[in-house]
Amino acid sequence: MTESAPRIRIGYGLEPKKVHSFIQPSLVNLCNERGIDLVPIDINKPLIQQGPFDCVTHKLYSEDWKNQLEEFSKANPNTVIIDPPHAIERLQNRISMLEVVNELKITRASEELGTPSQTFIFNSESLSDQSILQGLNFPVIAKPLVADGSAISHKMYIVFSRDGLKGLNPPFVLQEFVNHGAVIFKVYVAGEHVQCVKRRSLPDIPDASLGSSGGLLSFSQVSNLACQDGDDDSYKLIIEEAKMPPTSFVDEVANALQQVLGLRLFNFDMIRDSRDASRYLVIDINYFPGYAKLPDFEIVLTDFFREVVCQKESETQAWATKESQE
Ligand SMILES: Nc1ncnc2c1ncn2[C@@H]1O[C@H](COP(=O)(O)OP(=O)(O)OP(=O)(O)O)[C@@H](O)[C@H]1O
Ligand SMILES: O=P(O)(O)O[C@H]1[C@H](OP(=O)(O)O)[C@@H](OP(=O)(O)O)[C@@H](O)[C@@H](O)[C@@H]1OP(=O)(O)O
Ligand SMILES: [Mg+2]
Ligand SMILES: [Mg+2]
Repeated sequence: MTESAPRIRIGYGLEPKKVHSFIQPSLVNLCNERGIDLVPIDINKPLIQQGPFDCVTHKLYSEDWKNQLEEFSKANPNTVIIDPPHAIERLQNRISMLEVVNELKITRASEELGTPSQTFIFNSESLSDQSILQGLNFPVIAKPLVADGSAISHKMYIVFSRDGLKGLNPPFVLQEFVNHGAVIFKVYVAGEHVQCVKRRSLPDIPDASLGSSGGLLSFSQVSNLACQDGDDDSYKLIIEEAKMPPTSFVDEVANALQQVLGLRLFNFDMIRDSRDASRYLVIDINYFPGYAKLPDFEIVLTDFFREVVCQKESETQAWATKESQE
């Protein structure tokens, strides 16, 4: 970083809990050293009155925020918005989120990619409609349709039998539970950067548990429980011993997803089917996930912010050159 190079201003619009987990002193320090200023956006003041920013990064979902971003973008066409709200919206619905995976063209000889079967239960009448549940094998997971960052959007139930469904209030998504050896692969994408890590997941469900009376078990954000202090050693061992999916496969899926989604900051959760080690299933995609849990996240994110601004500068320059030649 030469003294004369202008500093980059990244405005961030985040909920307080995200500011707390993401804007860590180590990130602020590295950004500072590398000529990047992380500037909080005051969500109680009009965005248009704030800035200037080279880039605005955000994880806010209200209509008012989306309108403000649009207005800001029109007035400041050189500011990069990470990411466009319409593209993020696709991840706020657990049906449309996974439909994306089935649009991908991944042609691999040694791995297969898919999603678990799922269906949307709109109301209690849908539950008595035999055709809706047809083709869905128990156990299943009941997931809230909306994934909007609220605690309620993470609250889920394992349902062991048809009987168990009686204890739930629609609307919700029912997704087939796939045994996968209690380890989940979380693949983090930040622009060009792709990184896969292993985390704790739900344990396999033996056939004998099916049809168990009551038939319902609630849980929330199980992967965040992994390997914390004092955590169960046997879990650590299971995670350590799990084989990673091939890097070339992970990269191919991440790049294809990035293209189709039109997003630069996201992660996806992938499991490996215990019945077929070449079969991988994407079960969840999250916008702007918890990057701070990645090793060296400060380097990943500062590289990303620089990349974004450099890319925009080259585009602007290329455009100006073309204009002057015409
Ligand atoms: N179809 C499935 N088969 C087996 N296990 C699953 C399935 N879907 C979810 N799980 C387990 O439940 C956990 C939570 O599910 P999911 O990732 O959909 O929820 P989430 O609240 O959106 O998670 P996140 O905190 O990553 O946003 C997963 O991490 C995994 O352990
Ligand atoms: O802090 P946030 O609210 O963004 O929480 C996100 C959380 O990151 P955190 O570790 O920073 O809590 C993410 O964890 P990882 O996938 O990285 O494990 C994931 O659970 C997202 O779904 C959460 O987003 P939400 O769906 O709740 O908006
Ligand atoms: Mg998940
Ligand atoms: Mg999620």
